[in-house]
Amino acid sequence: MKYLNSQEAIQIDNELMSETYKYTLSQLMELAGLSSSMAVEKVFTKKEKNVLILVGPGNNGGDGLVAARHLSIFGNKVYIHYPKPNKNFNHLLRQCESHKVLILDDLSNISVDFDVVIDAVFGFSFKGNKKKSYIEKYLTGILIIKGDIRDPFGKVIKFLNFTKIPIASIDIPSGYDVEKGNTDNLFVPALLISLTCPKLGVKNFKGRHFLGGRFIPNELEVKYELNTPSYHGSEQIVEITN
Ligand SMILES: NC(=O)C1=CN([C@@H]2O[C@H](COP(=O)(O)OP(=O)(O)OC[C@H]3O[C@@H](n4cnc5c(N)ncnc54)[C@H](OP(=O)(O)O)[C@@H]3O)[C@@H](O)[C@H]2O)[C@H](O)CC1
Ligand SMILES: [K+]
Repeated sequence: MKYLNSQEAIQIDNELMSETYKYTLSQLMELAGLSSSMAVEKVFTKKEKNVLILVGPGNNGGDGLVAARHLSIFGNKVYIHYPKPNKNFNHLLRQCESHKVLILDDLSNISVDFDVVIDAVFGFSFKGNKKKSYIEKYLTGILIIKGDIRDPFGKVIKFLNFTKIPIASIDIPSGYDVEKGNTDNLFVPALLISLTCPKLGVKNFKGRHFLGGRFIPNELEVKYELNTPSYHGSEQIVEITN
């Protein structure tokens, strides 16, 4: 199976939404979010889980809002922490609200006993500023969260780093270098849902790893030599066991 570099991930995304394949972003996001919610259900089998979803500012966040709706429909108690709402996803937020998803404004005093935290903060467009964090780390000697993570997400990534709650990351653990991986010794999720095809940054990932986003036309699979595992029957996810 191929592991994509960030350029390939962006290119495939663009081709899927081009005149050739004519997908809309909403369709891709819906299938990405559904796959993520199904993988969470498969791995965290407790009924009526308390689920916290950390939602970022881009399409990875959009996946998280879609997953929030599905997980709530599946019977879980779902909360989202959404510190920088994206106006393009107002419809997704409205759907969350109409499906009883609750908003958690502040991560610092959580009174709910969460069974899983879903990391939908950053995906393949994360850009860390390695130099800055290296210098800060050298001068202060304390762990500086990877890269120059612009607020309000610094404390969100810090929460992920220090929480004891099992984490499920959508597409790439947030804060990881998309190609070089966990260069700053960040959290390791219990579950990763790679969309379309895994990224180079998760080549050595050791937790439960599922592939989702069952929307790649065979031509594209051949063109990029993805060589992904086959989905079974009507399944929307397939476990990656390397
Ligand atoms: N075909 C597919 O696989 C699909 C994947 N999807 C999901 O889309 C994401 C990629 O989404 P994108 O919107 O390109 O970007 P991200 O969600 O990864 O990043 C969002 C924004 O985060 C900001 N950012 C980047 N680096 C930093 C940083 N160091 N500190 C703070 N913020 C940062 C940046 O926004 P700015 O406006 O601040 O520049 C990014 O735009 C992919 O991973 C999948 O999850 C789709 O669902 C569809 C199909
Ligand atoms: K993520």
